[in-house]
Amino acid sequence: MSSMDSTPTGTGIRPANDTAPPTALTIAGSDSGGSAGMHADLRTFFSCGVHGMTAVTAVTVQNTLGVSDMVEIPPETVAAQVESVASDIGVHAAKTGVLPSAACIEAVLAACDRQGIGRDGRTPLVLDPVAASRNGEPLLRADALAALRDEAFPRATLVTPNLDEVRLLTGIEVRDRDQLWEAAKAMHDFGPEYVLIKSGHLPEDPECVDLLFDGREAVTLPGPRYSTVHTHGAGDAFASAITAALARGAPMERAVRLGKRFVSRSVRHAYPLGSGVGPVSTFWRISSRSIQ
Ligand SMILES: Nc1ncnc2c1ncn2[C@@H]1O[C@H](COP(=O)(O)OP(=O)(O)O)[C@@H](O)[C@H]1O
Ligand SMILES: Cc1ncc(COP(=O)(O)OP(=O)(O)O)c(N)n1
Repeated sequence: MSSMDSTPTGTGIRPANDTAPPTALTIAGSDSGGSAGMHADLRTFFSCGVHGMTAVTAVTVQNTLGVSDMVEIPPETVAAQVESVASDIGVHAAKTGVLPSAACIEAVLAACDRQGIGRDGRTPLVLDPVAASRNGEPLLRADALAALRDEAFPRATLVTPNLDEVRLLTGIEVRDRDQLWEAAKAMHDFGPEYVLIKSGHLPEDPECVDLLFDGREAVTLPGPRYSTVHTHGAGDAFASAITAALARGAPMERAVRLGKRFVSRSVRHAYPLGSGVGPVSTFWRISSRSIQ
């Protein structure tokens, strides 16, 4: 798929010296339980050798049983975080997680535009359209979904919906692998450069085969399906591993393949925590090594 090699590499401001790693920014919510959101993103960036930075959008009260409350950060503070790190440190690739309101989305997009992050800038923007927790607790206001679709999607280099988000945004109910293509085409019509449809929510399928689509060609991303309930943070780990690979200069197809390998291993090494759903292990690369 030659057209998939056209992904811009983020430039931002170059690191101050040759020893500085590439940088990646997550614009996302916090998870007090440490499994999902910006916590998963930062661990993934670290595991992938990238300096991680944050623009916090919301604070969730969350544990392995679910989300019981959420406080939104004022949109202007979210935008100020983006501008602060981008103008000083530089961003080689960025990703979004929870963007709780239309006002937040508008402020983030304006800040990204000013900093050259997103579709027409040179820095790739990965948009994970997080709409709800796994238990269905909403992570955005009613007005945010339309703003995501109409304003944010056209500015994204890549969008990474799961099948619940596909249904919310397109009305398409994906029941098996053969329908991923139809979903990808419908999502691509909203304007992003690339679409990645995640297939974790097809429990009857013996494999987890995701689909990358650039508007013309599709690439399937095969992977094993592990028998575990502990998949909290899988979507965040996948999107942030892709973002880290983009920050390191990988073209899109390669970045998504690296991300898929990373998330598959993370699910394989997932661990139980609390009395609910445990996290995927975003630090599987280092967890077997001694710190002594
Ligand atoms: N049980 C599993 N075994 C292996 N990979 C999985 C499993 N569940 C999800 N994945 C993978 O994790 C990534 C996130 O998928 P998904 O669960 O659909 O998204 P989200 O976490 O956003 O709901 C995808 O690459 C998916 O294929
Ligand atoms: C703060 C915060 N951000 C994102 C999520 C959703 O996590 P994700 O990995 O996309 O999906 P699930 O693990 O919830 O299926 C969250 N819960 N909290």
